[in-house]
Amino acid sequence: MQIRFTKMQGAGNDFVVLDETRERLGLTPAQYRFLADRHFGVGADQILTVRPSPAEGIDFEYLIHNADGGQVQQCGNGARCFARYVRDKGLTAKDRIRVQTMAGVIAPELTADGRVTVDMGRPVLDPARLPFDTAGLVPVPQGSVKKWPLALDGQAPQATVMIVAVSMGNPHAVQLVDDVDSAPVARTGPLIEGHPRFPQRVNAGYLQVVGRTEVRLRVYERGAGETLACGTGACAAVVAGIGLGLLDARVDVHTRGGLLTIAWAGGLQDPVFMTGPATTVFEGQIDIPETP
Ligand SMILES: N[C@H](CCC[C@H](N)C(=O)O)C(=O)O
Repeated sequence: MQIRFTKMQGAGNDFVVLDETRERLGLTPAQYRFLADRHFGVGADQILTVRPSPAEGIDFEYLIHNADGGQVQQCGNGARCFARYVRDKGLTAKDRIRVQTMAGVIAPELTADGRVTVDMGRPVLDPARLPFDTAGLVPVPQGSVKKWPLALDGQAPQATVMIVAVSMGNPHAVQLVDDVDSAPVARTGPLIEGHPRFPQRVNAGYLQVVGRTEVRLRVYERGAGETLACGTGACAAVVAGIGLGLLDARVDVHTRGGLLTIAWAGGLQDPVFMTGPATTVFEGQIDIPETP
């Protein structure tokens, strides 16, 4: 099957964008994996799909598939690219749109400086509302949040990391580190991502607090491995940092792929706002095998 796609990136988190506003492609998980494959396909961290409005007051539906082919609830860097895509393709004349995701409605807005700001909705900090099995764990309270011990099996000696569990529609386990560059992301990221306490798996964030308005972040993403940036991961990390009493309400997040700015007023009813870049890299077409 021959399909057209647009390659985009937001702070180095890269995407294949597919237009299903006129017809559905009916792709399988294996075909999403093929598109994301950096040797046999196009190459991407996630595949983003644009679909028509599902309801009154909503402009588009937004689907997200990780490189491993699994569909997930939310993608923040992808939301900025989504807004840029639909505007540039003439699918909307609006600068601010409302988009339905599996995690609810988000609102990206193209800003005058060429970046995109997204109302990412409210964070969820209550472990009882997260796909996180806390049975038998004893949390350590700090500020307005709890840090939970996560024993990483397979390590000698067995390591335990203290994480803050945050959902931005998708699950994140955020830990504080002294220096992101020396953080054991490659070794412990997969152990956290696949930890049995997270039955839906989890995105693993490594947060270095530089100051009350500046942090550095690396994320080992569920279904994609370490990416150059993770938008929902940046939101989750800042929410965790504010909850721990370490950050102010507006924070610059330095990722390996670029700068994201996250703002959260600190109340559980308050939305998280993410601002950052969204760039079209190239247009293309590719022949997808029926059974890759
Ligand atoms: N790996 C994530 C989805 C993509 C999130 C990330 N690319 C972002 O910008 O938020 C998950 O499985 O929940």
